[in-house]
Amino acid sequence: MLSVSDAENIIFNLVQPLNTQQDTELVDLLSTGDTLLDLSPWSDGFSTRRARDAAARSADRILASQVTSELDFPHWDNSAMDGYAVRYEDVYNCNEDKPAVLEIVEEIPAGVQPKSTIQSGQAARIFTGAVMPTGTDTVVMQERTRREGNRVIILTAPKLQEFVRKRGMYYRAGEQLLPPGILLKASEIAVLAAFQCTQLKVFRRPRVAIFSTGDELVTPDKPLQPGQIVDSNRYALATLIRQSGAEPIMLGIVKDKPEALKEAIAYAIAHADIVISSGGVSVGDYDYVEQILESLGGKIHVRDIATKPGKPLTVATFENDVRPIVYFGLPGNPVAALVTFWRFVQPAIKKLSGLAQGWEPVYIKALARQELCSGGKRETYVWGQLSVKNGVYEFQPAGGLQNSGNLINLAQTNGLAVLPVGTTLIAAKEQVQVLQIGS
Ligand SMILES: Nc1nc2c(c(=O)[nH]1)N[C@H]1C(S)=C(S)[C@@H](COP(=O)(O)OP(=O)(O)OC[C@H]3O[C@@H](n4cnc5c(N)ncnc54)[C@H](O)[C@@H]3O)O[C@H]1N2
Ligand code: MOO
Ligand SMILES: [Mg+2]
Repeated sequence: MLSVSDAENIIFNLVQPLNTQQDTELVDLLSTGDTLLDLSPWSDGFSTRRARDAAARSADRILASQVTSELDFPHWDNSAMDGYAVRYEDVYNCNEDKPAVLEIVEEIPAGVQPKSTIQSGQAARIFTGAVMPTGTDTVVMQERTRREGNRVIILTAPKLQEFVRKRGMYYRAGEQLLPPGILLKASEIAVLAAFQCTQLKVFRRPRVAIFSTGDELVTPDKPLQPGQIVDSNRYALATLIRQSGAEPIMLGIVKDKPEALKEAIAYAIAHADIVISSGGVSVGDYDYVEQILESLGGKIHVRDIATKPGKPLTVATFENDVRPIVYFGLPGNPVAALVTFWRFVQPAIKKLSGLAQGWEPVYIKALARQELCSGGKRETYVWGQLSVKNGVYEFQPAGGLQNSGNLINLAQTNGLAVLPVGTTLIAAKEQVQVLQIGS
């Protein structure tokens, strides 16, 4: 049986990320492919609809190449305050006893190109975001002035260039704006929109084929005959595949028959980057997965891992022109299937998807609310809820039996407390490492 760290090294090294040349597609930040209701009476309708689509289309995709822009940011010198644009030389030594008095020759709201050049003794009324007029270099905020008709009295000397956002001070055209390998979330989309980067090269979503094995399995809509149970694994796993950023290819339920399995596995490896099955990986007479993988030329890298649940996880690869297809034979027990997914498959999918960083499992130190037990021989995962109380993470194990066949108490699980090999007990209020599985 492999240790968890050996298994993890093997598995994560088997996964090769998507290729920045072949495995990409262009997405349009302004695509209008999605139908979204635009009910805002104040807009022309069109622009609002397009802006909403931007989030729908490019959100949660991973950049495949760096983004640069031809725009400086700010695009021009502009004011950071509502106040007065002045020439520093006119005001640098003024104070309340000896104020500077300037004539206001222009008012400049945001979005307007200034008309005048400000001369000595003059100022322009200016508002936040408005373009600085020629001749000025400094903004005095309104609160430090007094207004008298078309004159402004400057009561406090500003610093040179105070409250001026200089053209290009945040970004210079041509520099890298966003690096490849990052996930596009709201903050990145704000940047792309601001810089008018409307065509984005992103990685295609990884394709993950998924099927369940078992003569006893039926879909949730079928009446149960004696001995049958519902195939719940496939739906949970498809949800997790989507949440990991990949596209599930649903291949249904496959009988515990060598020919049926052979056909399913051969089809799956021809159509996917990663293949996931559940069931049929233990030592029973009807557990055919390993044998079929080998008969199809698969190389088996992992047969058993010292974890509980999840011991019989099987990992194999099939050679391919571009990169090996990685096969995960998850154990059939419902909790074992999910735990092995969270622990090993999710990071593998994320790594394959082109994420440069952050694909590895995330652990959080938490206080156990109740004692946690393990046999001590295998790394044990206790499922339950991670929450924050008074700024401190706490872990509450799911109530009822912690048994890999019992999926009843899985609801609301967002963490797996880890009891390493050799640890049989973590007492209440002691610290425990928790694998975060929320995203
Ligand atoms: N003699 C031994 N028997 C078992 C061992 C062992 O070491 N020696 N390991 C046990 C462990 S641990 C696990 S986990 C299971 C793994 O079994 P398989 O991967 O072969 O899965 P099956 O035998 O097909 O099914 C096990 C269990 O899970 C239910 N199941 C299967 N698929 C689904 C599904 N899609 N949705 C819901 N439930 C499913 C199935 O009905 C069985 O009850 O082996 C132990 N045995
Ligand atoms: O470890 Mo099995 O994986 O008990 O359910
Ligand atoms: Mg079995």
